[in-house]
Order: sequence, then structure tokens, then C-alpha cells
Amino acid sequence: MLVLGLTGNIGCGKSSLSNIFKKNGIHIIDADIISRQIFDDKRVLEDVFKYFGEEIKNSDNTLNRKALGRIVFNDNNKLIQLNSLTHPRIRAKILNEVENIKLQGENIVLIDAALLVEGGYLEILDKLIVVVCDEEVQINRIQLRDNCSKQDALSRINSQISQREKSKYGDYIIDNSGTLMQLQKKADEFIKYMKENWCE
Ligand SMILES: CC(C)(COP(=O)(O)OP(=O)(O)OC[C@H]1O[C@@H](n2cnc3c(N)ncnc32)[C@H](O)[C@@H]1O)[C@@H](O)C(=O)NCCC(=O)NCCS
Ligand SMILES: Nc1ncnc2c1ncn2[C@@H]1O[C@H](COP(=O)(O)OP(=O)(O)OP(=O)(O)O)[C@@H](O)[C@H]1O
Repeated sequence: MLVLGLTGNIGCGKSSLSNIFKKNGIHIIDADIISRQIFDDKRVLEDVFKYFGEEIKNSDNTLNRKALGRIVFNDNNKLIQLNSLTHPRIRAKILNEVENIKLQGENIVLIDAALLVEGGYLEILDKLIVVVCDEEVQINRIQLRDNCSKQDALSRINSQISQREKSKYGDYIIDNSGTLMQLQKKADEFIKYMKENWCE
């Protein structure tokens, strides 16, 4: 089975691209979904509440994601602490899903995650696709999607390694600074390239 990674910085277009790949029959593992599921485990929630306190708790005792985001994306030490609680669990789930998909006899699986490079996933990937985007466009898209200030968008961007650094690890780079129609065309070109060069 070909194990592909799809990464890129926040708001560059991973989800948009992986939706196109999904429509082309590629099996997707979405790290954003997994990173939400791990908070269904009460032990994870308790650990996070113990460290970050009452201000990240909703009145019904669920996690206030926006409040936690405000804290960790403005304080790198706290982000490191959150990562140490969440990342081992996210990683275990991703590896487990890869194995399950392999057992189902799939030919290709694609892991969609912002932190494939930072999180040390390169060793399990056969190939890495990096989606990039002009920073001004990226900031605008984040602000529009998350209804946040430019400063909030920049704080999140700065909590990840730069697009340039991430691109160094890419086997295939897709620039998503243009329209969604253009992204669709680039995705089609990529699929053709992958079938000709990466599949037996
Ligand atoms: C801090 C949290 C609660 C904020 O939730 P919120 O709903 O506001 O954002 P969401 O989860 O949709 O993340 C949006 C984007 O932020 C970026 N991001 C998320 N977590 C991180 C992180 N630990 N480091 C750097 N960037 C991150 C990613 O590009 C992600 O796609 C949440 O992001 C979280 O639990 N993060 C830790 C888990 C994680 O590392 N997830 C990313 C897996 S690749
Ligand atoms: N080519 C495009 N033209 C216009 N809007 C776009 C384009 N690509 C993506 N978007 C929009 O920009 C926002 C960010 O895109 P998307 O969610 O795909 O990025 P992402 O890399 O998955 O982000 P995150 O890291 O936060 O999960 C979304 O609201 C999406 O609809």
C-alpha cells in the first residue's frame, strides 16, 4: 500500500485538497478529526483540565476549544505541553488506522495532517505532498473561515514551521494561491502524476 502524507500550514488548503482526493476514491485519514476524537477520552480531558485550568472548561464540562486555542497559540511552552498530552495519542490512532486500511486491501492511503514534518511522521510515509499558499491569501482565508483577527491568524501561523521549511520535505508541491477551480485542476494533474510515477 502506498502511504501518502498531505501537509501544509494552517489554512493553506489541506482539507480542500483531501476532499478532492476523497472524491477520486483515495482513502483519507484526517488528523483534525482524530485530534477531536481523543478528547472523547475522559482521561485526556482530565489531564488537559488539570494543566490548563477552569478557563478552558465549558459550563457542561466539555472542552472550550477556542479558549484552549487562544492560550496555546500565544504561548509556545503551553503548546508544547498540550502536544505532549495529545500527540502520542493522535499518533497511535493514526498508525492504527493505517494498519486497518492496509488489512482492508486498499492500494493507497493519504494522511492529512498539519504537523507531519514536525511530528516525525516522515519515516512512515512513502511520499509527502505539501500544499502551499501566498501568506497574504492564507491570512485572509484563515480570518474568513475562523472569524478571527489578523493577529490571531498570525499567532497560529507562527506556531508551525515555515512553509518554506516544510516544502523542503515535499516530494510534490501544490500551490493553492489561486481559485478552487485551479486547485481542482492541480489535483487532477497530481493524480495523473502519482499513477504514472508512484503506483506499480
Ligand atoms: C488547540 C485546539 C483545541 C484548538 O482547536 P480549534 O478548533 O480552534 O482548531 P483546530 O483543531 O480546528 O485546528 C486548526 C488548525 O490549527 C493548527 N493546529 C492545531 N493544533 C496545532 C498544534 N498543536 N501545533 C500547531 N498547529 C496546530 C492546524 O493547522 C489545524 O488544522 C486544537 O487545535 C488542538 O486540540 N490541538 C492539539 C492537537 C493537534 O496537534 N492537532 C493537530 C493534528 S495535526
Ligand atoms: N483555492 C481556494 N479559493 C478560495 N478559498 C479557499 C481555497 N482553498 C481553500 N479555501 C478556503 O480557505 C480555508 C482554509 O482551507 P482549508 O480548510 O482547506 O485549509 P487547511 O490547510 O485544511 O486548514 P487547517 O490547517 O486549519 O485545517 C477554508 O475556508 C477553505 O474553504
